[in-house]
Amino acid sequence: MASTALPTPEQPRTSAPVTETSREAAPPSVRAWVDEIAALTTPDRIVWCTGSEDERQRLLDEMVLAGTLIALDPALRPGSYLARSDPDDVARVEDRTFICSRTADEAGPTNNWVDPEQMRSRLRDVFAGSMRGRTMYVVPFSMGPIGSPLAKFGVQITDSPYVVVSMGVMTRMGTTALERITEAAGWVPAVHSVGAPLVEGAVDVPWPCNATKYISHFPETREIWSFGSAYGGNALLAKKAFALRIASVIARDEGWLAEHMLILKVTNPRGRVFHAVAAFPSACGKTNLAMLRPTIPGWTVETIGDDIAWLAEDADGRLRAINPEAGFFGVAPDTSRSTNETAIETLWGNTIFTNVALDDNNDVWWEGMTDTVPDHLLDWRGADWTPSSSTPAAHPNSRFTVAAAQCPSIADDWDDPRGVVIDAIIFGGRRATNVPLVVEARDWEHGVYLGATISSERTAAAEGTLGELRRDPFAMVPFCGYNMADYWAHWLAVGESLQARGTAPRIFQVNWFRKGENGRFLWPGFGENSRVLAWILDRVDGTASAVDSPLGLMPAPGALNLDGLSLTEGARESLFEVDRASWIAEVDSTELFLEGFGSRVPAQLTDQLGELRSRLLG
Ligand SMILES: Nc1nc2c(ncn2[C@@H]2O[C@H](COP(=O)(O)OP(=O)(O)OP(=O)(O)O)[C@@H](O)[C@H]2O)c(=O)[nH]1
Ligand SMILES: O=C([O-])CC(=O)C(=O)O
Ligand SMILES: [Mn+2]
Repeated sequence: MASTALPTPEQPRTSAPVTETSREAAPPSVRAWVDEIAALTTPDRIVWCTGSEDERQRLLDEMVLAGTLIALDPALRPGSYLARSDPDDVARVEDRTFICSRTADEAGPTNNWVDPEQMRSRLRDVFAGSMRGRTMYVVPFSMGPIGSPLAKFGVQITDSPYVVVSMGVMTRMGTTALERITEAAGWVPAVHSVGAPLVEGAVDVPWPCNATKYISHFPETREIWSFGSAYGGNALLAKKAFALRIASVIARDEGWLAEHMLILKVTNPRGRVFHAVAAFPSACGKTNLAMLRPTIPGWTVETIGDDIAWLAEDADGRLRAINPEAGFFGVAPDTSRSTNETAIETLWGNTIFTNVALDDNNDVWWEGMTDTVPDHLLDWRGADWTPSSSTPAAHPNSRFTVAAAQCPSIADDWDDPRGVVIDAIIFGGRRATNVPLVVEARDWEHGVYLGATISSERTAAAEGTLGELRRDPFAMVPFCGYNMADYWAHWLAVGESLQARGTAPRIFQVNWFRKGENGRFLWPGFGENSRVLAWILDRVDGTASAVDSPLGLMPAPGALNLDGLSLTEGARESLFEVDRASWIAEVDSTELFLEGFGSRVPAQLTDQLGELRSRLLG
């Protein structure tokens, strides 16, 4: 692979030099698009990223010089860095995220819709000259193992080196991807600018961004345009923007599924291997479940993906999943040896941390990382912090970016181009009340109803009021690129095909977050969630018994392994309690929610709602 010489700051800023080696590998449509975006955004230089180690190290070194990154002590955490974002650029901005389909109806009531022509003209205005004084990086990438029938290509243009380096961790990035992009295979164009042009003589800031933000998606032309933010899902466009919002539309058209799901591999004490996917809203436990260390003997859990799954029926009619990503962009706070030892071990080095605290040894710290709190830190803003400070040391949405291959529990088939056969689908959310620890859906339609009616308390992963209950069907509300009711219909259609072949995975709902009267979690969670996984997979295996309830099938007495677990008095009962009055209220509110989608709601879901109501009344 050719390694590209990045222009040094001494090079002339006016001639827009281009690194020809990589450009030559690009198909004409990619070159023409890069030229067009360069003409619009007028960067000083263009760099085609190769994905080489050399290139990565040079970008890291440049960012250290620019103050964007702080190098951590290499003896404590080799190859690792801390980035402090602008204090106003710390999470996904859902109210500035737009789905610009032809009509508002196609985007549906859960998306912000703007007429595509109107958005294009706004974007032309803000992107005009937006890269002045900066380098424009061309970042080709593959989502999914290169060569997998399920993989897709994209090219991101960005003026943020932080984004380039992060994309290098999160995707298969560089020349190897570019060389495989063909006009026939297609590729998704994604334009990103921090929106902070440097006029002559201006001094740059460590984290350039803009108060005005646009995270825009054009589903029909499969385009992404992101302006004003360098943070996570706003800026790493391969992730939520491509692999979920645009991919969900492609998946609808091509008959597969693009989901906000972790993928794990579980081996039971008898040696049978299962694969499961689970959809939980942002900051509700996907990364933790994907890296779970079982507390019950004989069970092994391995990691395949922690955030996104692409699922498609194979030639034998089985549902297979790939993890389209190559890294983890995980929540730091509360990650500790006792909650997620696997993550702690993954983060030994080669990690970029964003918005965590810096300790006096030049290493990172966040709330919940250790039992003892350091006496002194620099908080995520870089200000002195002591245990008596009134604000958290790490931002609640602070994150780590690290290669999946570095995870000690990564499964040997994690990057199998064929994907893995899925045995169980799990839906969950963060619910202090009502939702039991685990229920099994009666059938696929009931499972789709469970997914469609997820509600969850808001977390710090997106701007908004923490703790407020919101509907988040399939954990996809922020990520579905089209009308959510049509998405449900798509899930029903996929299920019909699988059911006809007898290969449909079973569907379950879980809730780790139910609280007792004292306001404490009833369930210890984390590694103990292996007990719930064991029941789920024993159900798939045909060896666990269940009892009927109005909400679905629940573990029969004794079927959920609670050996050696000291739950508080009455917790077992409370975890599975079905309070009929509050459930009837929940059904009423679900009915209103479904009505918001009008006549597009599939009849199967309104039927499910009716059946649930009569079971509750019966
Ligand atoms: N009580 C409890 N908390 C949990 C459990 N699993 C995860 N959490 C906490 O929930 C928060 C988010 O967990 P993650 O696993 O990072 O969530 P995620 O779904 O991967 O989040 P995104 O990466 O934003 O999509 C962390 O603070 C975890 O410590 C659990 O089983 N019980
Ligand atoms: O996209 C992001 O910024 C982080 C993330 O994984 C999520 O919010 O689900
Ligand atoms: Mn995660």
